[in-house]
Amino acid sequence: MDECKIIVMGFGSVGQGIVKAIKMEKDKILETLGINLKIVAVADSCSSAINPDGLNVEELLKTKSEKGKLGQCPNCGTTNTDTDVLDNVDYDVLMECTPTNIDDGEPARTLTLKAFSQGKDVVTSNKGHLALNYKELDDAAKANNVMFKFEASVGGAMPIINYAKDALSGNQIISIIGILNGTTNYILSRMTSEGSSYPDTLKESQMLGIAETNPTQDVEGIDAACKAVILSNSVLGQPATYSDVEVEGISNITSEAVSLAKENGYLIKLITEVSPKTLKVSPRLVKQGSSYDLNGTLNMATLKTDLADEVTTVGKGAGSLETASAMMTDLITILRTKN
Ligand SMILES: NC(=O)c1ccc[n+]([C@@H]2O[C@H](COP(=O)([O-])OP(=O)(O)OC[C@H]3O[C@@H](n4cnc5c(N)ncnc54)[C@H](O)[C@@H]3O)[C@@H](O)[C@H]2O)c1
Ligand SMILES: N[C@@H](CCO)C(=O)O
Repeated sequence: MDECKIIVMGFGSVGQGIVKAIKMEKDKILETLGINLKIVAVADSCSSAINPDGLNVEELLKTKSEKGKLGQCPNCGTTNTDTDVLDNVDYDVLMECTPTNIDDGEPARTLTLKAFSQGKDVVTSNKGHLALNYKELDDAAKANNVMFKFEASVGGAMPIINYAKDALSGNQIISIIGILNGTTNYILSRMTSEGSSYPDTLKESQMLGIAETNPTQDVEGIDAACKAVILSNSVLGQPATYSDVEVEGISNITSEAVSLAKENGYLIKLITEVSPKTLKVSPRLVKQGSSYDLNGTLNMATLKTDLADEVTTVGKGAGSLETASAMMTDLITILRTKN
């Protein structure tokens, strides 16, 4: 393989981070793996930019910011979107970052299954299709002999899925507990440190590109519940689906409750617990100064193992380039495997 042709599906916070990251890391990948990364198509919800010779990243970002639609890109804009792009463009890897949909997993489910049926590898940051259809997707990837990588779907830049499966592969992972939503951690830590109001901090997290397309998914614990399902299936090897998770979010947490906890040496955090017996997301009191005492978009997870005892991982759980970091790692794993 001397070239890898990439389609980016979804051009919001994460999709824009991906094209920037590819531009930033392209030379290093060419130098170390001898593979030239080429973005041949990028699609948003209503249009796309396509060029088999490779798209210009600056032009994509400028057009999206000034005109709102990739279809307005001079010379390469098209009205093709979604599966039409997959049918009409020659590519090797789909990088899928459309909005998480917890009702039916679409459009990610259809896009992913289509890419598999075309014999293509897929990297995703999406959680909806994984939380609803994990087995179907895993089986389809195996049946088509393609790679399906989703490190970015849990914890953004924080290594967790690959970490558990590679760095801790000599261990059995027994349970995982931690903070797995950056938006709620950002909101709760700003409420604690600055007394900011809940609605103001939620608006800020949307501006920062860390909240979900529908931020209810963050504050009601839905996003963290999807992550619990993904970890249960992929790391614990315990089949689970979204309806198995007990979920409570932070929308009822008042500034008064946050202040009272603080006065008594505690913090309120949205905690996710994953074990063969428990799949649970809920706000809990944690001690100030403990490993849960992390601010901003930071996520953390403690993995309980049979040999290594407890191992804790920490990192930025959300953000445009931060999430792209995890997707780039998955892309490089695919390139190394196929090379
Ligand atoms: N923002 C983060 O920090 C972050 C981190 C990890 C994972 N994620 C996940 O990554 C995905 C993208 O998140 P985001 O923050 O970029 O969302 P976003 O709302 O900023 O962007 C989503 C993009 O997808 C486009 N889209 C919608 N339907 C489409 C379709 N059928 N075909 C092509 N494009 C379509 C939208 O137009 C938009 O450009 C979500 O699934 C989210 O859960 C986000
Ligand atoms: N909205 C998610 C993005 C990362 O999955 C969060 O805040 O954690």
